[in-house]
Amino acid sequence: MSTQSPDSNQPDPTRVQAPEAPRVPFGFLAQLWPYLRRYRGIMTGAAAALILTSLLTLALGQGVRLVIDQGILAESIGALNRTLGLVMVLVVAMAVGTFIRFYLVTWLGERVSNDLRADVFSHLVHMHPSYFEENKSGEIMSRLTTDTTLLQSIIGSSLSFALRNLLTVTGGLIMLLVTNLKLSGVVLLGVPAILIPVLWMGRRVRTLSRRSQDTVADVGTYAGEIIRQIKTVQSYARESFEKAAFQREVDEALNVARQRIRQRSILMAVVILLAFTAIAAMVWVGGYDVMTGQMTGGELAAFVFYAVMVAFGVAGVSEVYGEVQRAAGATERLIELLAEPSLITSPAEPEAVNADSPVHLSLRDVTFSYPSRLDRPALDGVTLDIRRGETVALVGPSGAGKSTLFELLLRFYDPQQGTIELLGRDVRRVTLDALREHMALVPQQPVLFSNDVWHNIRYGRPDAPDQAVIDAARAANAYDFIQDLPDGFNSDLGESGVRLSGGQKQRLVIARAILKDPDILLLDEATSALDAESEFQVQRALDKLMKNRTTLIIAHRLSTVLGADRIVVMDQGRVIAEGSHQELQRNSPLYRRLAELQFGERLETVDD
Ligand SMILES: Nc1ncnc2c1ncn2[C@@H]1O[C@H](COP(=O)(O)OP(=O)(O)OP(=O)(O)O)[C@@H](O)[C@H]1O
Repeated sequence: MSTQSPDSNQPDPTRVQAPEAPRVPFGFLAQLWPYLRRYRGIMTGAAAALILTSLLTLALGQGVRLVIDQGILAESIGALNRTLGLVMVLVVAMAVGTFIRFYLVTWLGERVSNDLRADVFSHLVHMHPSYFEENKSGEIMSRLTTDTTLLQSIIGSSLSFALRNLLTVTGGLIMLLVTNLKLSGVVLLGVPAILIPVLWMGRRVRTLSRRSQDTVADVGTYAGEIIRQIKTVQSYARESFEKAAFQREVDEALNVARQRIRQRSILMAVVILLAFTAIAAMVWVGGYDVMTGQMTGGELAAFVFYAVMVAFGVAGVSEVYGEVQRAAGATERLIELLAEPSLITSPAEPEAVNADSPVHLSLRDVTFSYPSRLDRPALDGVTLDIRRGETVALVGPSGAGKSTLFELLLRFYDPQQGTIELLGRDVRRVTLDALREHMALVPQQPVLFSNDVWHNIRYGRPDAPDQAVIDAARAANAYDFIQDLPDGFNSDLGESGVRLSGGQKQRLVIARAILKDPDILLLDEATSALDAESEFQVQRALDKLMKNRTTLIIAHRLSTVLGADRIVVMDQGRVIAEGSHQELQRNSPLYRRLAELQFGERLETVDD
């Protein structure tokens, strides 16, 4: 057996993610203190009930002594009634105390974990989007659900269980010393013999617990992705492959879990073995003393009562010790996540935009690389002015940086160099809400939430009256198909709008933008093949949406570039040409090639 103390300062290689890990088992409570502090009243009540019930448990030992010495051994029925009556009073008081303690502590656990969950979520919704590229969503979800649930169970039960046991162990030890000094020696030899291996093994359980939680999160991430992409999996007939791959993930999780369970089982067996061996030794010494008249039967009974209490108390602490360690891990991870700052925030002293500025949007020498690909700029020295009311079409080969431009205008990322201005003001100097208030993005892939039509159209303007939503739906040519849905505007669209066709989804998203009524429209034209009728409907909806707005449109159709005031040609993150269709046809070889490839034969018929 190693004698290494669990509190030693040796580095633990499994804890690289949490450099400031608490070294004491209950240290995580300090990190949780801001959350616990709010419920000081409840904690005081719970602590009072906890102390009361522990004291009553200790008093029960004296009750047992009286019942045996004054009642049973004295063969007095009257004394037996009296002493047992006293024991019953103690038991009733204990029941009441237990009710109060359990109620308050469980409620505290629920409140604290809910507060944490809400805080983590509010922190996450403000995080810069690249945070979610660097961190797997399954892992983040696991923090939000598994870790907070773990804390709920720890604060709501295990912690109070551990505290109660610590109190009864301490009180029990004092009572042992008071009752019989010599016998206490036997017990005091036993306690460290139990504690040292328990603490040592608890440390190994903790390490395995952390790994176990990580592997479970991996399993969740894997399953989540496959379920989201189920149609692709099935269309390529990859079910068997995915099943086997998932099985490997599950096996790995199981393997780590098995090691953890084995360690914990050994831990519990060792505790029981050591504890009862110590009790047997004590009963032997005590029995000898009773026989030789050095102590009464009642004293021995009380002594055994306290010793068993101490033994079970120690066992109880060891049982939840691993769990408390897991809670420490969960707390670290949550606190870590909450401490992660968002890289995109509103300025402390925001400035107002210049509403009269003729230039609506302007990019000055903007260079930007995605955090995961710093070596290769997605935008490279882009300078572009977009005047109020202008429609600008962006064209360029795939990967040219067109969508990236949109992401920067919406300030999902900040450029490494150069500035982006909205109405003459650097976007970093206006609040995020004010900036995004001006814009609506209609992405190539329409995004819908699993809720009803009302909710989805209202998303950009939650306070819009019903009539405004209906008008927006009409303007987006969506009204008729919405009316045909089973519950009209109240119809639930299913997750991500699975119950709608591509063209229908697009028109709902256009209705959302119409209702928001932004002065700048960022439009990523759909390339997905819509049938002629759908395309016509979507196009008509878009025409209405673009009217009287500044529009930046990633163009995939000839009609769009022809209808634009200006066409901007991009390639490899640079703006390489600007002008009208005719000018670019003459001056830009890339545009000519793109026009031929992308817009096909239709070009010749329309061009002349
Ligand atoms: N989240 C991301 N992380 C890292 N690199 C990215 C990310 N998004 C895009 N890129 C890279 O940035 C470059 C520009 O991509 P972008 O999506 O802006 O091109 P695009 O012109 O919109 O292309 P497409 O017409 O195919 O949508 C590409 O090389 C792409 O691989």
